[in-house]
Amino acid sequence: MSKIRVHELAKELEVSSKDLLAKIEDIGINVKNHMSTLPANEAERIKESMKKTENNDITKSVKPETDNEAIPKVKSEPQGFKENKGNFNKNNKNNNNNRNNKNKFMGKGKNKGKHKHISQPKEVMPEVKRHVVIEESISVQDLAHQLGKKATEVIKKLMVLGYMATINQELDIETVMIIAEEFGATVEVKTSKEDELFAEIEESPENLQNRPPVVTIMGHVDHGKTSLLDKIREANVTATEAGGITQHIGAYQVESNGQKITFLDTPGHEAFTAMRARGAEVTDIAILVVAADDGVMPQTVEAIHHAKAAEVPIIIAINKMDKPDSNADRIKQELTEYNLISEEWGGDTIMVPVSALTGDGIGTLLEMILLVSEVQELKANPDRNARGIVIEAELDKGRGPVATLLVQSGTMKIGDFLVVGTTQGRIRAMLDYKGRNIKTAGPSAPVEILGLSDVPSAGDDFIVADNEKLAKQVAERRQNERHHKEITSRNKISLDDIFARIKDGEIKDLNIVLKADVQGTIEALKQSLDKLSNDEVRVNIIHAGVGGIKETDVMLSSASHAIILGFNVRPDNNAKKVAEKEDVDIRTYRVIYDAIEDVKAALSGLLSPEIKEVDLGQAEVRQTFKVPKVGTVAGCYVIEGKILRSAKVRVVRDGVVMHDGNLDSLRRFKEDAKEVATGYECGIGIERYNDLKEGDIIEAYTFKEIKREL
Ligand SMILES: Nc1nc2c(ncn2[C@@H]2O[C@H](COP(=O)(O)OP(=O)(O)OP(=O)(O)O)[C@@H](O)[C@H]2O)c(=O)[nH]1
Repeated sequence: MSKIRVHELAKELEVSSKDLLAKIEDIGINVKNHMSTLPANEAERIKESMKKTENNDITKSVKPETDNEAIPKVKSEPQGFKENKGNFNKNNKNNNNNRNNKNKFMGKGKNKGKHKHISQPKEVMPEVKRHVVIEESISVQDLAHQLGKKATEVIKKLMVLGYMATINQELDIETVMIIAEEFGATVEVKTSKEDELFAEIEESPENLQNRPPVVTIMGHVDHGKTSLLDKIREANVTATEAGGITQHIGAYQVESNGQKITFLDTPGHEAFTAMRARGAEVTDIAILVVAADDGVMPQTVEAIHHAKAAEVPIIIAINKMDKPDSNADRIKQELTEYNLISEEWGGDTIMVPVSALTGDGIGTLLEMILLVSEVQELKANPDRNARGIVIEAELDKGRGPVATLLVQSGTMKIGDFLVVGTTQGRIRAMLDYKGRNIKTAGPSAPVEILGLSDVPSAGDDFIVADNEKLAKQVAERRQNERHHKEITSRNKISLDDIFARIKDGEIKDLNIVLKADVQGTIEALKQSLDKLSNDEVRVNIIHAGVGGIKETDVMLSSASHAIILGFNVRPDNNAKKVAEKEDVDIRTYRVIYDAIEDVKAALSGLLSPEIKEVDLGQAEVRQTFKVPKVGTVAGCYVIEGKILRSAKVRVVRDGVVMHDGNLDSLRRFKEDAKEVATGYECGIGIERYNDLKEGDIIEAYTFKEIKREL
């Protein structure tokens, strides 16, 4: 037996949900309401316990009808089990037609809800129990029909409960439960069509076929990502197409040895991680381009960490091998530091020397991609409704919403109804990456489609629905859900609530992105943080790098549910904005000890009241002056918020904190000022700091104590 909802179990045991809930509470099992699910073992425990209770006392007592479970004010009589359904049916065998009797007991007028069937003697319960089947909602009319009542009766009942409804109004499950109980009917909640639609189907192996791998190219600036993508595409354009075809959409397919490979055409780990942050896992293999004349650079390292965080296999393309100063061995050597050991050196990372200029090595690279995809056993069932991910989407003036989709399984056809993210539509036209009209698209195929009612977002999932009604229904429900999620999002991790979430068993890893001004700090921190892992939680540093906190760090944290620890570095404005939007916790420190203590305390639930920094404003240094006896004074322009004379200030250069201290002077036109607001110029002097330079950012901040809630 799998999970069961409380109300389903109540039905099975023929007790009211309310009684069952009380019972469950007695037993000490924690459930919220009648819609809560119970694992099989707990359901069994409850059943056992119910049996015992039944034998012990309930059967001895006269069984009064239960009160309505969902209207607390109604009850005053003792509660107990409902009529046994078996007997009940027996009593009613030849008595299918006496609704009137029932009505008598339901009462009329004002007190209708109150004294319903409480004093109803067993022998005269003449009703066939109605059974209402509902998905996620049902209209008043349909409910009345299922209850064998007039819609007006249902509406009246709703009114008594303080709910004004029209005949076509959709009622939710909770309301239906109440009404059904009022009419003495049972309710069965069927899985919604959406749940069915999105349920992961266990594919039996015989339905699965190999599918092309989906590849993303990453690497440091100028190492040749775009050139490589271009060369690969070029090499695969047949003679007849050459010159005549320009690529159409953000992904393309090539063939090598008769097998297809799909390349996503937005290179870089930024796009890759942005997708992941939205929950979309599209890439099967990451190609990491490293220029042989340049070596492993900061973004190479970022790309490695981004790919590893996503658990995507990496193939190294050592590019620019045509250059005279290229040195593949040096690159291999450098990569060992990141645990990427070339196969020739006894490791398991495939490294292919290539030239995006001459095309040398590209054939081998494609072969290696196919090899890795074979090992990964990438398979999908092409014979089912298509599902996949939005790669990109836009509003085209002439054509309306246009979306590039990657089919991940199934086969998509012209005319299919689709749910895409929170929008929907019907495929009017479908184009392949060369802009040719096609009728079907199978697993791993990138396609452009027309016919959606709105523009979805990159990273949204899509699925083909059987009909328009379902597609619309599901899209609408998802819209509501997304809205709700945005309000109550608790997806992301923060040091503040980590303890509670570990205890709840929600998380087992504390993922950390570490940024610092120098490599030495990173090493020291890594070692200390590693030691904080315990049986319940593992401290996992998924990325560490030198430099200010950037948007990519925030996106990686968002995608990997990580927090960011910064040492002597600050988030730039973009990173701050994204962090706020994505709800990523950024903690910055000046002292290693403080950070370790914070993480330690957070993991043990002992984080003390947080002294939270509050940003006040930022000024940019436009000019500096040496003033005799005073020191360096900066002519500044306030770019955000305001600078207060009383504020603490921090001097930030390229994301790195150069100094942290107090203001010495704040002036407007030679006059001392208490504060200077955005858009104004001012002169700033900083206590015991004379190294101000043009372009520095002076951040003004203050402290505020925030009580923690654990
Ligand atoms: N000699 C040589 N030059 C190359 C090769 N691959 C790329 N280049 C050159 O390197 C420069 C950068 O190449 P891109 O393909 O733009 O590099 P990228 O990684 O896409 O750069 P961004 O988009 O800025 O991140 C260009 O001038 C290319 O012509 C190669 O294999 N050999």
